[in-house]
Amino acid sequence: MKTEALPVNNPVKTKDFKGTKIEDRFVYQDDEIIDKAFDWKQFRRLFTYMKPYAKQLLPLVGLMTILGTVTKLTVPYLTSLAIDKAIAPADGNTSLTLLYSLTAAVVILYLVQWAASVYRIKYTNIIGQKVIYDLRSDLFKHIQKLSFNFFDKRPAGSVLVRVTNDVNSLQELFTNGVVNLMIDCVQLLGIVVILLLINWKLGLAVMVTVPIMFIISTKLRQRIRIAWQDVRMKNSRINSHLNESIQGIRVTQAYTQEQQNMRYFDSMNLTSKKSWDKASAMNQAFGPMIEITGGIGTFILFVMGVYLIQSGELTIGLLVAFSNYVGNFWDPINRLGQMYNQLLVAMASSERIFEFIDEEPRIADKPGAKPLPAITGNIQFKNVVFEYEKGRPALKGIDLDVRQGQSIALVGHTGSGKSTIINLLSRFYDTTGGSVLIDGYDIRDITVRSLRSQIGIVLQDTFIFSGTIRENIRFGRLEATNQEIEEAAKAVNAHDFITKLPNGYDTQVEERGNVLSMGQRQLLSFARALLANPRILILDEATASIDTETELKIQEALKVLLKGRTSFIVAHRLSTIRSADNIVVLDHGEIKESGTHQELMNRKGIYCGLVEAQFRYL
Ligand SMILES: Nc1ncnc2c1ncn2[C@@H]1O[C@H](COP(=O)(O)OP(=O)(O)OP(=O)(O)O)[C@@H](O)[C@H]1O
Repeated sequence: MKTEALPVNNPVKTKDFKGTKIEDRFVYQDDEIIDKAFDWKQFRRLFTYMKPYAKQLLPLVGLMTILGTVTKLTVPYLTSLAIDKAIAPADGNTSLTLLYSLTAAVVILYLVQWAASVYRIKYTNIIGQKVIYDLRSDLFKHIQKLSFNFFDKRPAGSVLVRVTNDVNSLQELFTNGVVNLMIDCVQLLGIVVILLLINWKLGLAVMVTVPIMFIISTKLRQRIRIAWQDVRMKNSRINSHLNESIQGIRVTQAYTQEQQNMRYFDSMNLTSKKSWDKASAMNQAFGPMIEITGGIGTFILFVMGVYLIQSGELTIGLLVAFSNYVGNFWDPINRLGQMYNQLLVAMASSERIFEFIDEEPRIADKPGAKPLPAITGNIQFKNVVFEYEKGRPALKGIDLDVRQGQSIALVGHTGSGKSTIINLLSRFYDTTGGSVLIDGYDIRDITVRSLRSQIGIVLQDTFIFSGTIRENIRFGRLEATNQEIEEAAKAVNAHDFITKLPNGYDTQVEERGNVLSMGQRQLLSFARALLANPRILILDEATASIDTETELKIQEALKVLLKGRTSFIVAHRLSTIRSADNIVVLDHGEIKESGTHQELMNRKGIYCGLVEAQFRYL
């Protein structure tokens, strides 16, 4: 097996006015070029998706295929009969009746062929769609279960491409490819048998060109495919840049980087055009090459055919039939070459899809894991060590004892390990050493679902899904009534701003909630968490500064939200955590100080320094 990966981003030889290369700023990861051998194992696995429908639908498709091929291949034979027996028989007795009957038979055969093809297409589409539906939902279900470490390694774009492009490329294989393959094989076999039966010498002579045709069709198409893939890759790079430019338009304009962006876009556009020109030139060469080879076959056919007629071994009618069959011969060979390439693309897509499906979620229930009973909210971290990457500890032996209802604030410089602690508590990752206990249960021994359903999480980057405000709050507890949703919103001071929106709770918000302000998004996520009513609440506080009025609203909302729950607050604005029961100061993955605000201020250590620094910059 050989995989030829394009270098990451072919360098664009443009320098900006400060001498830095523009491509240093933009690096887009390309997909690999597919140049692999056919993989039977993969192929078989892919076809297990067809199994559930095979019994039901494949016999019908097979029947239609055989019917279509037989009728198609009978027509040239009837034509030869019409010439030899009705139009120009050896004894000179022409027969109009026979000619009419044969014509009628040909018309009927065409009708049967048409009907067979209509039904065949219908059934194959049904199979294809069912298979793709199953594959797509398997993939989506699996991706939902995968752990954070999987997404750490992959950009969202590449995950998206697999669910869309790779599945689509299989769709083509399942809807048309497989059946065309069947038709072509049956047709080829039929023609070979007929040619050899009519006249084996002529048959063999004509077939001399078959390997040449097949090689051209397969190899040249392979190069053409790779060239088109290159075009797609260049285009996808343009798309990535376009996407990034649109998303980052505010920053681009603020830093007046439009010219730079345009120059880079131009150079990418030009590269894409060049690769298109190359692929298109190859494409244009393909047709004539196939025609020339076909022409050689036809030449052999007529030279030898005329000779055989003269020597009495062949009739004119049979030569016409022969030429008809040979005409039908090139198409399937040509298509088989195309199919082979399509299969290679599909294999590469399925390999990428199966790579995802085979990825075991690292965080999964142990065999026999029991659900966590309703908790009170006591939490213990016992000598917890954690490494995202081997050899680079993010936490170096954390010991924490939190009693039910306490609020713990985690503070420290950026990268000190605050988010890592809450990632471990929610079991988004498993500890590298030590353990996390909730009400005495090691969280690795209980089911993930029962654990997370009792923990509410409000993240820094509040995620708003596209839909109404109401549905976004309901995300906290799907069975909540409208009244409960409004009560939650009222409790966290979100009700006022929601009712001022054009459609109140039914206002549609775009994906990621762009129409809402940062503070409003926070309040919505508080309402969502309150609705879920968890015993343990994790709050990764937003870093962005919010106006004083909203800040006050958020403070009040927080009080409501935290009441009676064990809570972990990752605090960036130190003013929000003064009333916390315990403030834990982290530094390079270690707890350096802990205590109440007053205790830590008196100690005049790291925390005191952080508070003073924040006040200095206010
Ligand atoms: N997904 C990840 N993969 C690899 N390393 C990571 C990952 N997430 C965090 N780290 C590393 O782990 C360390 C602790 O990060 P963590 O996110 O816990 O810090 P933090 O205190 O929450 O920082 P911030 O205040 O900036 O959010 C950092 O050195 C960081 O680079």
